[in-house]
Amino acid sequence: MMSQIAIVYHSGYGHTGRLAEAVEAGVEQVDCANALLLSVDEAERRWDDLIAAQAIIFGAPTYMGAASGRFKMFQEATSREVMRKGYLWKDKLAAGFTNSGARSGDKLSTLIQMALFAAQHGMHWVSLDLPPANNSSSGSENELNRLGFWLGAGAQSNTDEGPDTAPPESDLATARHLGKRVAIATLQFVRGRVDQSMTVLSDR
Ligand SMILES: Cc1cc2nc3c(=O)[nH]c(=O)nc-3n(C[C@H](O)[C@H](O)[C@H](O)COP(=O)(O)O)c2cc1C
Repeated sequence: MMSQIAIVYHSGYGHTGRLAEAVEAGVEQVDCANALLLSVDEAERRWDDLIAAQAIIFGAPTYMGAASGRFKMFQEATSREVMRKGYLWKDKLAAGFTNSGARSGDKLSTLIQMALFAAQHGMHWVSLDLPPANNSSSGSENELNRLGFWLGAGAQSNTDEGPDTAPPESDLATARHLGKRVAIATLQFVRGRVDQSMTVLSDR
């Protein structure tokens, strides 16, 4: 049984796009998982493909302490295209990643915004299961989850570097890890749903 995992992202200058490709590569590491990588422009022309996917991973740069305006436009379009048409993303899995110029850069705000968005759609949010790294005297910038996020994958791109060299490999590896984790969790959900014998015995 195959599962389809969409990755919907915005990237103004290409840095978050590198992360989106890394998430895609992580998904593709898992047998029976297909990745569908869509910029927000493409995603807004492919609502049916998003409705058919079992999971959607959201990605946006942090601009002014929140998801970029273009990504927010995509989020708002889902009110008309997904919610009002019948809560069509309910029970899909969801996760998120973001990237900014500063090491903090108020990225948590963007991940919280994405998790709330997923909750509004009745989706199941998948966290990042990596311990926070780079937080001891023996730590380094080369470690997975070097920026210490739990809610999703956070990356940092030096503002004087192009997407060919930023974000660094540790952040790309963290993004690959997230993609792989979501793919595994999605397969567990999809296969679990095959067993329809679960019965709610009581509402109390
Ligand atoms: C309008 C604007 C607002 C930004 N706001 C923030 C911010 O709040 N925090 C931060 O750390 N970096 C901020 N940055 C830097 C970007 O997050 C950073 O350059 C990022 O790598 C851009 O990703 P992209 O190439 O995918 O667009 C901002 C950049 C722009 C253009």
